[in-house]
Amino acid sequence: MPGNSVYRKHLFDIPEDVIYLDGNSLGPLPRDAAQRATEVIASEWGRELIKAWNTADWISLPKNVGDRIARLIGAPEGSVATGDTLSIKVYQALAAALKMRPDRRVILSDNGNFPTDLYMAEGLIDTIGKDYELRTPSPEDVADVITEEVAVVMLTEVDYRTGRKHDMADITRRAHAARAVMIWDLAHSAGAMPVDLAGCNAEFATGCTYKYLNGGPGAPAFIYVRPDIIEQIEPALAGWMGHAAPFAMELNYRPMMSTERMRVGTPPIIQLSVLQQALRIWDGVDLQDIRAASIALSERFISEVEARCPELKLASPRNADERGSQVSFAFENGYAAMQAFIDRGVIGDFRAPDIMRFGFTPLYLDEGDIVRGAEVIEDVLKNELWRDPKYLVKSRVT
Ligand SMILES: Cc1ncc(COP(=O)(O)O)c(C=O)c1O
Ligand SMILES: Nc1c(O)cccc1C(=O)C[C@H](N)C(=O)O
Repeated sequence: MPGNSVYRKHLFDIPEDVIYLDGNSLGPLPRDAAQRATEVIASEWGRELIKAWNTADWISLPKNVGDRIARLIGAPEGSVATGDTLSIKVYQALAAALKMRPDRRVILSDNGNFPTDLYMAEGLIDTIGKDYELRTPSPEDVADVITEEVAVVMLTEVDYRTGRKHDMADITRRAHAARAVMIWDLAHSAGAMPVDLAGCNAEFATGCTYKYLNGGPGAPAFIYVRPDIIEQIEPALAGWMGHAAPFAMELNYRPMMSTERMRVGTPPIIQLSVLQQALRIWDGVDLQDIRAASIALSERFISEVEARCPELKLASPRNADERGSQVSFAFENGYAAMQAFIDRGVIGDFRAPDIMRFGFTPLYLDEGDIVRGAEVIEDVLKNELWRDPKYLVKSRVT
C-alpha cells in the first residue's frame, strides 16, 4: 500500500514495468494531458480557428497558468508570467536585475549552477559590455563572497548534479545586506518541495515546468518578479505580448503594468494547455506533505542502496534538510550502469563525469518502488551486468 497521502499515480500514464526515478528531469505524462491536447487542437484550433483567442480565452492562458504555479512556489497571484524557455527567462531576469544596479559590474553565481544559466550570463555580458564580470565560486563559498561589488546574485536553489540545496532565505538576506539583487532558479524546486518566495523577498525567480510539474518536454518556463518592483522593471526582449496594449499596434513599446510585461511573443497554446491540465493534479496537494514523503522515499533509497551496493558513494548531502528531491551516487562506471538499470525498467539518469541521479516524486512513487528499484540496482552491480558492451555506447542525450 502506498504510504503517503499525496500518492496519486492513477493520474499519470506510466508504463507498468517502469520505476520512474527521473521526474526531476522530465516528468511523466499526466493521464488527461493527451485528451486535453486533442481537445485544444481539434475543437479549439480546429473548429474555432482564430476566434479561439477569445472564445477559448487563449489570451488569458499564460496568466492563468502562472497563477497556478504561483501557489506552488509561495508567490502571490499575478506575480508569475509564463512562456518561452527557462534559458530565456534567466536572461530576462538577469538583464532586468543588472539595470537595477547600474553602478555595479559583478554577476555572482556558483560553479555548480546549470550551464545554461552561466551561458546566459556570458551572452548578456557580451551584449551589454565587456566590463561586466561573471564570478563562479564553489557553492559552499558563494554566500561568503557577496561583496559590495556584486550587482546580482544568481543561483539555482537545488544543484542539478548533487541535489545540494542552498538556503534561499539566508543567501537572499546576505545579498540584500550587500545591496545586491537576488535571482533564484527554481528548476529543481518547483513541485519538489515548499518554496517561500514571498517570504525570502528575492526580486526574481525563474523555473521550468517539464520536471516536477509534469508539463511535458519543452513546456513553457516561468518568471516571478516581486510585485513591489514590477513597475520599475525594463524587460529585455520587450515583445508585443508584454506591451500594455498589444492590439493597439503602437510603434513604441509601453510595458504592461504587471508581471505580464515579462512575456515576449505569442504563447504556445497547446503546450500551455497541457501544462494547465498537469497542474490540476496539484489541487489539494500540500507541498509540506510532498516534502515529508519525498524525504521518506529518499532516505529509504539511500539506506537500501548503501546496504546492497558498497561500491557506490553517496554524492548528495546525507542530511535530508540539505537536499532537494533527488539523490545521486558517484560510480566510475555510472554511465554504463545507468543504461543497465534503464534496460531493466529503473529509469534515472547520468551526469558526467560519474554521477548517477535518481529523483523522488511522491505523486507517483511509493516505498515498494524504492525497494524494487534498489533490488535492480543491486543485481546490476553485483553481477556486473553493466559490463555488457552495449551499455558503453553513449546516446546523444543522457
Ligand atoms: C537549473 C536549470 N536551468 C536551466 C535549465 C534548462 O533551461 P531550458 O529549459 O531553457 O532548456 C535546466 C534544465 O534543463 C536547469 O536544470
Ligand atoms: N531539458 C532537458 C532536455 O531538453 C533534454 C534532456 C534533459 C533535459 C534537462 O532538463 C536536464 C536537466 N535540467 C538536468 O538537471 O540535467
